[in-house]
Amino acid sequence: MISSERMAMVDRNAAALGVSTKQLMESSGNAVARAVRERADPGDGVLVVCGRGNNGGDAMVAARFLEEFETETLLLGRPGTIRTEIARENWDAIAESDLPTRTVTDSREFDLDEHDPDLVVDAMLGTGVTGALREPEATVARRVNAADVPVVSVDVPSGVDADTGTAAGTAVDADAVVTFHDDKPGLADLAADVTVADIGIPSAAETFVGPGDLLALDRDADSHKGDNGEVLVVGGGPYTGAPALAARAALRAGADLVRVACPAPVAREIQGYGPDLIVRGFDGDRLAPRHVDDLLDRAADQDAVVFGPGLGSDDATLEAVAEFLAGYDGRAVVDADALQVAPGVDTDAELICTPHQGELRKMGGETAADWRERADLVTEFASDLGHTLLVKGRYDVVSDGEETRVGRTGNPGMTVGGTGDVLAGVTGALAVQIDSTLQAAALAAWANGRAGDDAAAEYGNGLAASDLPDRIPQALRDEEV
Ligand SMILES: NC(=O)C1=CN([C@@H]2O[C@H](COP(=O)(O)OP(=O)(O)OC[C@H]3O[C@@H](n4cnc5c(N)ncnc54)[C@H](O)[C@@H]3O)[C@@H](O)[C@H]2O)[C@@H](O)CC1
Ligand SMILES: [K+]
Repeated sequence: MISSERMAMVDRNAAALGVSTKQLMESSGNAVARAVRERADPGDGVLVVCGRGNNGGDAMVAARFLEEFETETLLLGRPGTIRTEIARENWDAIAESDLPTRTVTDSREFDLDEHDPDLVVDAMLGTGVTGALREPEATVARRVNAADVPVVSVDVPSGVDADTGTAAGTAVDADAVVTFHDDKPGLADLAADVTVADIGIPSAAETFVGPGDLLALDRDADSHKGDNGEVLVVGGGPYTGAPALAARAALRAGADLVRVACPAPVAREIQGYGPDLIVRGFDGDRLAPRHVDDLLDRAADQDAVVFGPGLGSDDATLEAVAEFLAGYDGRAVVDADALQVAPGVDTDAELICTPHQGELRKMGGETAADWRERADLVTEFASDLGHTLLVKGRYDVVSDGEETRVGRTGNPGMTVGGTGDVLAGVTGALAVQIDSTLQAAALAAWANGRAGDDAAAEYGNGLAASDLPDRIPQALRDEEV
């Protein structure tokens, strides 16, 4: 089962792997033609009704494979208004090939009796539908539904929301649906015969995080209306660079405000790393249980907390971390020494734990040299924990226990100290902008590695963690870094 948002990400990731959307469209159209052949005899009349998006494009490809039928391809709208380049190229190909085509800009021009087809291919709208079908699509859908003719819908019956199965108005009443790559939640309750066609998307497009995963940020940026949230970094004491790196990285990954809570004696030093940070100290030189109530109050106003950078592993500190997590019910990234207490804590919080392999073992998890085996072990352990795990390595493995993704950006120069603190900060910032903790952690791992690759291009193995934060904005864009 795949949502239309995830499908769009996978499509983009496939293109980045070298399998273009136009190639996928060719496979889709071929699959549609196969479904038609199963339901019609050579010489039968086939009417292919295309919209102006890529759903229509799929059916324009199908038309090329259906020359043994009396196939006529109908475009709803003028060719000049076709919305995507690949759909336009496929329209031009059938028009140039002298295959029968017709354009309909007004529903009054659509007379099904005149065509009298034995089968209709419905490719007016696919996953791009928003709201109720407009004209001429709505009238065409009603006339097709009223006629006694079998309908094969491309991807999803036009007008139906592929994620919910609901229609905001009229929708095509399909006999069969040929959907692509994976089943869609909205097709489950349809009366139609649903076929899932393999269109050659490599599994790597789903497993490996890629530029398509950036679409998770687009959508959420809209839904939160520019409010990209506030992050609290709890860290510092024995170390001061770590919380500063995490905080700066969180800012660069798009958090609106980043606060740092640290022991008072190091507060000035941490503030010295950056004027953009809001640093507030608590008494003493280590985090301890007496600070927990105050921290919980502060954390309640935040969208996410990043716990761990530079805190150290004092017994009192670890006890404080455990008490904090037990009382917290928001989102938290848990890193560094704080990780070892996470498995034992009963918490309502949604945790993203970011261990390297040594820290994973300390948490009670297992690891393996082969990344595929490691992915299985991490998935199982995440499921046991009930939290999201981001296990760092040459291949970063991210799992929420159900879904698992792998990030393969990054380079050996990143074994330098502090890159993990940067990753924790980026993860915190993305965890407030993206609903799914799995998606947030996966994108964070990918972007952090990409920033590292960009830094390595300049500094080679001499890269430093402080080279990374300012490279995060570029790493979060769908362009070469
Ligand atoms: N994502 C993928 O991996 C692939 C997608 N493919 C096809 O691409 C389709 C999605 O293509 P598009 O994103 O171009 O979208 P559609 O072709 O579904 O819709 C295109 C346009 O229709 C218009 N529209 C939206 N709601 C409308 C309404 N209520 N009434 C009238 N017009 C409306 C919009 O302007 C929208 O851009 C999929 O359903 C599938 O058929 C395939 O080509 C293969 C690969
Ligand atoms: K359709």
